[in-house]
Amino acid sequence: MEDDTSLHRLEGSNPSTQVGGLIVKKKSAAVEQHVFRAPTPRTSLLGLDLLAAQKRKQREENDRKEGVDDDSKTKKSKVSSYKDWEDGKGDSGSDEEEDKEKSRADKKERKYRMTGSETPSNPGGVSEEFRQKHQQREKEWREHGVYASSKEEKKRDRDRERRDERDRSQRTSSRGSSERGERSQREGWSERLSRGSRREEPETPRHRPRDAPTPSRSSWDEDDSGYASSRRSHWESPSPAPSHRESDRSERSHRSGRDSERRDRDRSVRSRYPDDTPLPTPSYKYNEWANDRKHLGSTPRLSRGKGGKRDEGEDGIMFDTEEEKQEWEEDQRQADRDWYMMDEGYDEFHNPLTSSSEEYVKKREQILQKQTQKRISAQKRQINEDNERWETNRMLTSGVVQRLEVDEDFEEDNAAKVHLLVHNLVPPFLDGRIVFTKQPEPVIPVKDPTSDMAIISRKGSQLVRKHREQKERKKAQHKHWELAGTKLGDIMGIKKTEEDDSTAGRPVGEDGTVDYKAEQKFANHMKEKSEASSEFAKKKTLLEQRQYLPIFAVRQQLLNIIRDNSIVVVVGETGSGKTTQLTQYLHEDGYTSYGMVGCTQPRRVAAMSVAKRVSEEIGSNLGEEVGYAIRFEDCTSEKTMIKYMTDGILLRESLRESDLDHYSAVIMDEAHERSLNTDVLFGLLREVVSRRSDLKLIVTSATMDSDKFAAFFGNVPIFHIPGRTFPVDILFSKTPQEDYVEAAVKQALQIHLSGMHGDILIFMPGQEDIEVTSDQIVERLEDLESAPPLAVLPIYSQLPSDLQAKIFQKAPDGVRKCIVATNIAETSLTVDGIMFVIDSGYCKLKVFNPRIGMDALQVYPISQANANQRAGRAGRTGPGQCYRWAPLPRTSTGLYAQPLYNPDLPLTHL
Ligand SMILES: Nc1ncnc2c1ncn2[C@@H]1O[C@H](COP(=O)(O)OP(=O)(O)OP(=O)(O)O)[C@@H](O)[C@H]1O
Repeated sequence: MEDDTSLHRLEGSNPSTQVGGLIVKKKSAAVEQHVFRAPTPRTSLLGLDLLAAQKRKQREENDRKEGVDDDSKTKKSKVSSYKDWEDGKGDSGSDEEEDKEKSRADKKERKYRMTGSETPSNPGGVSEEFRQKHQQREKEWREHGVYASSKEEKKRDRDRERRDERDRSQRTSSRGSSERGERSQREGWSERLSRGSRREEPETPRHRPRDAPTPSRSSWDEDDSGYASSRRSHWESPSPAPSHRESDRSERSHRSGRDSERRDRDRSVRSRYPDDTPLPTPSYKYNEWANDRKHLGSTPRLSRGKGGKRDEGEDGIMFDTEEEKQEWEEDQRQADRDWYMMDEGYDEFHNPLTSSSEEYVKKREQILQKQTQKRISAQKRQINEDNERWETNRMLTSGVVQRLEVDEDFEEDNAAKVHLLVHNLVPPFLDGRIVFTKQPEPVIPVKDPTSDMAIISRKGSQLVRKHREQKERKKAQHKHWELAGTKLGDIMGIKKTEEDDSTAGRPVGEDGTVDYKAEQKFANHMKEKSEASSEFAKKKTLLEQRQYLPIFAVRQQLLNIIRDNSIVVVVGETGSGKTTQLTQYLHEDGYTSYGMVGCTQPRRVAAMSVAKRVSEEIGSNLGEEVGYAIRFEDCTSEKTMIKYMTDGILLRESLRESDLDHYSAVIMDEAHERSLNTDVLFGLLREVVSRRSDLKLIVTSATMDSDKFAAFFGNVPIFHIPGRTFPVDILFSKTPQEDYVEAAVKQALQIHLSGMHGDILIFMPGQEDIEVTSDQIVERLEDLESAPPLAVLPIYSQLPSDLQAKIFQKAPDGVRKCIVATNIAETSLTVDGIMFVIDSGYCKLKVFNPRIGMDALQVYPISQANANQRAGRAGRTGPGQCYRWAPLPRTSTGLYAQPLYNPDLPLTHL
């Protein structure tokens, strides 16, 4: 601590007496002025510094001497270079005197590049002295007939040079170092090796029998000896290393400064590295022994040999014969081709790996495989397998792939698999859906639903309701008091009476079952000839009756217009003879000679009755020339020329015969009723007429509806039948009747009791109304004393045919017929003797009710057309009267709100 001068001690602190205390450092060295000091010289462990100092001293002395000798010599650069260092190092060798002389020569004739030096661009050459000697020797050989190639000569020269060098090295006393001895030994050893290998080599294809070495042989030797080294130099030597041969050769060539430098450098390097293996450069190989230039990286070109040969040959190469020259040129071309093809890739001739044996290749591959396998550890391999398994599981689970294993048995799978494509088509009514119409409310076929008649039609008849209640009460009382079958009846011994057999009296078929169709047949009940009841029918013959009709006056005109047109609309008043006379006119005009004349009727009763009437007029039996076809009954034969039928029957026949080939003319009677079948037939027949020009279509309609039909069929002509047979007086009540049944009963009794001649026809909406009306008329007549007899005849569609046929039978004398009918007797029906028509003004229409999803019959007010048709049932065989419960037509109040018939099409659920 005391010696430390950098510490500043506080005053009063004595280090000898005190231990510790505050210590203040003096000012740092950075604050003080810095003084540069010369670095202490480091001594070399190997004593190189001493050697360098000695060298430096020597050089200075030499410079001093040279400076004295030659002042004009340029001063050497103070900056020491690598060359200087080399020179210095070279000077430090044992042959100082020789180096001095060489360096002096360098100074005198300094050349950086000699023309004869070998570089990649310059093949180099030999000295001028050697070349002269060589030329002289070759000249002598040629004169003595001895051949030697330039290459062989070169080789000899080289061998000679080597021997000379060995001798020289042996002679040189200053060079007695062990390094030189080793080097000479190595050279000799390599030479012996070279000679030995030459002796053991097989002969090349170009080997010649004579002992003289051939160029090919020499080149073989050179090439073989330098092949491996060339490959090594290619891949391992980044820069061409100098070879000792070159240095040796350059030693014999002109002693330039550069060669001396190179030689010194080589010598020093060789002294360090005992390996004396020649390291060829590309240029060296190329110039000296490179026949196989494809292994070289040097630029290929024709060797022009040494400089001395350039004078003798064009290319500097001497050839014995022309064949050799060509062979040599071919080799050169092949070498050039190989060189240029070098970048094209390897083939079987230019593959460097072809020389390697298969065993070596396999071993090498095994080693590489082991190396690659070793890189993946067992843990890593297991992780890879787990990942692959997880990916497979994910792919299978997600459905991206179905399976990973490929089944190779494709043919068996294809044979066993059958693909079935099934269309699961379920109709709407089977798949649970309920499809209703888009119209929630039923169609009301009334123009004004708030009219009086519309309201009354909804209320119904009070008399009918009362009658119904009484009837049910009586039936219940009868059942209540019926003791048969009860315990009390059994005690009292009352036996149950046998119920009337409903099938009793009904026809039984061949199989023992009841033939219900027999009830519906009119033929048996209409066989009897109708008796005339009216004065018109009694006094006139049938022919006169026909001629009395209004249609008879326009007969020829009608036939003409029918002949000229395929479709004709005929309009006429009721009773004018359209239904009964048109068919006969067509028959008489010859239309029935190539087909039947058909006539459709909206009702079965009308078809049957009209057919019977026409058959009587023609004078034949029903079902022969004139027949009819209705549901459950076909009263036609092969002779039938005039056929009456319902529209449903014709529609059915049109399905069987689309062109209606059996018909020559078709009359659609009462087309204005617009039943469902009639509307469908309109479309069908229009198509049939367009296909058949010989078919005549006649449509009869009410007056007000004719224009629509004519337009529908294409503006066909409308033929009007003027006049009517007998007048009909239409009588209206002053006030609307609340109960149309009660009013009809009263009116019928009034007519009957008034004593006027003629039968009565009452139109009621339905069966119940008809029954109540009939019952009320009978009851009330029974209550009256000495009342004239009255035959009440109901008729409706469900009534048996025999009962229906009774309306056409003549009532006994003095008995008035009172027919109570629905609208089935509204059209085309002629009951002889009907003079009074009582129209209730209501009818039942079948209207689709979407609430219940089906059709239902409801009471509605009739239209004007219905009323006209009903009124037309009177006045056929004499003047008539029609009673209506409403005053004059008041469309505003709803009476006869519908000008025409209500078409069934919009009211029906199709
Ligand atoms: N069964 C019959 N008994 C007596 N005369 C009849 C009979 N059938 C028809 N007639 C007479 O033939 C005439 C024509 O009747 P038809 O049925 O052809 O007339 P229509 O023009 O068809 O009337 P609608 O349009 O009402 O059917 C009747 O007016 C009547 O005089």
